[in-house]
Amino acid sequence: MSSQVSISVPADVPETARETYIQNITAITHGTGRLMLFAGDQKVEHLNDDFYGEGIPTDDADPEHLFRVAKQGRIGVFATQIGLVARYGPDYSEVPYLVKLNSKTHLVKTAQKDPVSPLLTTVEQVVRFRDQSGLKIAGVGYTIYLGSEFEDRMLKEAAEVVNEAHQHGLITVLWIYPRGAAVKDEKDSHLIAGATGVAACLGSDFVKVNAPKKEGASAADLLKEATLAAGRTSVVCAGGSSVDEETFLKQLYDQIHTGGARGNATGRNIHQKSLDEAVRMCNAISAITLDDASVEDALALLKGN
Ligand SMILES: O=P(O)(O)OC[C@H]1O[C@](O)(COP(=O)(O)O)[C@@H](O)[C@@H]1O
Repeated sequence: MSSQVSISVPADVPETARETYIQNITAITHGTGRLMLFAGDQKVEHLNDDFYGEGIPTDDADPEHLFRVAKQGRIGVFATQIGLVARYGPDYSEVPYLVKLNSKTHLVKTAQKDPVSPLLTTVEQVVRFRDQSGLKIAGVGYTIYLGSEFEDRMLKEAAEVVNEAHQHGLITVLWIYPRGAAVKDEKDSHLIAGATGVAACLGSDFVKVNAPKKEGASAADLLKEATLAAGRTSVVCAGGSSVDEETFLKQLYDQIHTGGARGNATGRNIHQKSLDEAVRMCNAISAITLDDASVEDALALLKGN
């Protein structure tokens, strides 16, 4: 088991919400400070491309697959839009949820228009939903496209989201992707470090970025600048498109142990599998993230040992 960490509550969490904040962060990190975020917001972000087609098991075509995986697999928190949580959550009430507050589709390409993703759901609506439904809503998420000509709008909304969420003891994850005509290389390590620094300035608990990439360089080494820049904001990396399991687990191990990531945020590499395989993949990812397991031990879990 990775060691239990002491929790430092940020000063924008009022006294009345401290206990809730502590309970939420403890629940979604299993007390380790590391996050295993199961990302299921792609039904808006990528429409049906990630859920139906060649090489994708039919299990994934039904939105309930995401909930079955989140319930049966070992995760920290399941991130998706509020409508799906409202529809399926009552049958999956043991799952901890993080409500993704903004989302956009991929139909309008960056070459046509810089990306913008305004709020679809407010923190106030999430708090009301949490209190009415009794579901385990532990946090909220918001995406910023840094460098977009619309970044001012997203930065402002994100800042308000973090402050408002903390007022209610909710944990925040900012997805920050440099993107738009002004951005030459979305995966440039210095730019990704800029993005994690922005998340720190906005006061977020976690920031989710794409792992930096450079020809001939170690991806985990490149990540160090971003985790340093984030300081007390914990960095997790997006999983990306599906790759073979061993490659994925090695990459995650290195992100944590070399790059300084405090967890992962994985979507397609989990849900683009049959239920049984997706559950075992969750358990393997969680073993590395939460238990400090080796890649070999995680692979054993994946094989069902
Ligand atoms: O592990 P995955 O499938 O990359 O999911 C991680 C995240 O990437 C996204 O799909 C968006 O990615 P892009 O905007 O780069 O296409 C998010 O919506 C999702 O939370």
